[in-house]
Parts: sequence; C-alpha cells; structure tokens
Amino acid sequence: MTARLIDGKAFAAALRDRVATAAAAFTQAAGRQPGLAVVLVGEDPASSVYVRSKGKATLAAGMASFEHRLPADTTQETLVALVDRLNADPAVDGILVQLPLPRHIDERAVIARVDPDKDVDGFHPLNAGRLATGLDALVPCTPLGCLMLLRDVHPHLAGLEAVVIGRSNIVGKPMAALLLQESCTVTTVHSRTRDVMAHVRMADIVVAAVGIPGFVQPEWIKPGATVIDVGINRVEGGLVGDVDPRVAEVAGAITPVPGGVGPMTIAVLLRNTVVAASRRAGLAVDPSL
Ligand SMILES: Nc1nc2c(c(=O)[nH]1)N[C@@H](CN(C=O)c1ccc(C(=O)N[C@@H](CCC(=O)O)C(=O)O)cc1)CN2
Repeated sequence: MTARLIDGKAFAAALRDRVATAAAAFTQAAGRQPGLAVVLVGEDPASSVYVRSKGKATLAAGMASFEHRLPADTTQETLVALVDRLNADPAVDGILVQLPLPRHIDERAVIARVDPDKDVDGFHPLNAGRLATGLDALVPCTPLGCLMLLRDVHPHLAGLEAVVIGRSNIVGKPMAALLLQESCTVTTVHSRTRDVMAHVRMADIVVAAVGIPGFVQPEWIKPGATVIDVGINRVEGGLVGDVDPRVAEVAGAITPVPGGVGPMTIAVLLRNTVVAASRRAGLAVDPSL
C-alpha cells in the first residue's frame, strides 16, 4: 500500500481563506480589525522566519499585525512589562511570544503572564485546564491543526485507537486531550515507555511529536493507519520529520514534511486570533472556523 498524502499546505490555504472572511465580518461588526501581537526575543534564524511569516499571514488575512523584536539580552522584567502592555492594549486580541526563549528567561512565567483571553497559543495554564476539562479554550495551534487534518481523513474519530508519541506541553499533551475529547482511545508514549512499538502497532492514528528524525519505523505501523508527523528536524540536506519515509509504504494516510502539519500552525494561529477577538467583543464565533 502507498499512503494517501495529506496536503497540509492546501488545507491551511483553505482555512486562511475562511479566516479572512471571518476577519472581514468582525471588522464590519466591531469597527476595527482583529489584532495579533507577536514577540520575538533574540535572533534565532528559524524563529525569525516564523515570526516574519506570521506577520505576513496576519496582514494577508485582513488583520492588524504588531511585531515586537527584542534583543537576545532582554531581561525577564522588560519582556513581562511588554506582555503587560499588550494585555492592556484594546487593539490587541492575540498575544504570542515566540518559543524558544533565551535560556535566562523563565518561559513558564512569561506564558502565565499573558491574558488567557488573548493567549492565541493556548499555552496558558488556564487554557490547558479548560481544554483538559472540556471547556471552551484557546487551543495550541499545532495540535488543533493536526486534529483538523485528522477529521478530514476520519469524519468519525470516536472509538479509534490513537497513540501520541511525545508529551510536551505544546503538542503531545494538548493533542492527547483533543483526541480524548473526540472519544478516541488515547495512549501517550514517551521516553520512559517500555515498549513503544507494542503501543504504536495497535493504533489507527499515530501522532509523532518527539523531535527525533525518522524515529517511527514502518514495522511499528498497523497497515492502513493514519500517521501525522509533527517533527520539523533540520538535518544536512534539508527538513525531515519524526517518521521514517518508508512508513508511507504501510500507512493509509500520512502527512509529509515539509507541507503537512507545519503550514497548519500559522493558519490555526490566525483562526485563534479571530476566535479570541470575537469572544472579547461579545460576537458569535464563525462556525466555519
Ligand atoms: N509561541 C510559539 N512558538 C513556537 C510554535 C508555536 O506554535 N508557538 N511552534 C513552533 C514553530 N512554528 C511557529 O511558531 C512553526 C513551525 C513550522 C512551520 C511551518 O510552516 N513549517 C513548514 C516548513 C518551514 C521551513 O522550511 O522551515 C512545513 O513544515 O512545511 C510554521 C510555524 C516552535 N515555536
């Protein structure tokens, strides 16, 4: 079997179109555009590219973009003071602090400082708790993007066996919570799991988010399973995922790297910004989002 390739680029483009329509409706109703503030500390080349892409995509969707680039030696106090100003700014509906932050900054403290209603990354503990307990939450962009792709392949997710590889706060944990909310039977495997393959072998859905190039092997995969590769690993010769390319010979559907999950991250960020803006303005959230 050769797996169907899940085209994240096309899916993301369609989502960005729906976001632009919803942003225009918001602007009409609220008398202002939805606004997204992105903060970058330091000069990490990949982060710098992502921040530039976010700014361009925000403007292209008809939203206001506020970009803050701070030097690598910015103190925690200065960064927190900027977050406080953005929290208080009525033109800003969404705040995103690009990760990773320089090592001298306490990432958790900065994330916890963002107003949860403007937390379009969905990383604030209140949003993590809301997601875990099934309340309306702002949900982290990458896992929500994965879920949108999965829903396209499996209109009925309930009852499917899902294995999430990795337990980060940004991808693994929220991904498991989202799949549980869809009534999947969810297992999270991680670096201390005794027999990763035994778990993965049972799965109808595998989400790989470990950050190890080519980690998931073809013999681990149940024939016909859907495989979502969250890995973006820079190696000599380009970008590779967490899934060995030979997995495509066994899986039923698979996301490529690049062009799979990655483009969804920014499209969902725009979506979350319009959702946050609508909720803050007391307007209904466009159901197509
Ligand atoms: N505050 C946050 N920081 C980070 C997040 C996040 O969601 N919030 N995620 C990642 C980086 N990221 C967005 O910030 C991101 C990663 C990858 C892509 C993407 O489109 N990838 C392309 C390949 C692009 C390339 O060539 O490098 C793909 O996979 O096709 C977009 C956004 C860490 N930090």
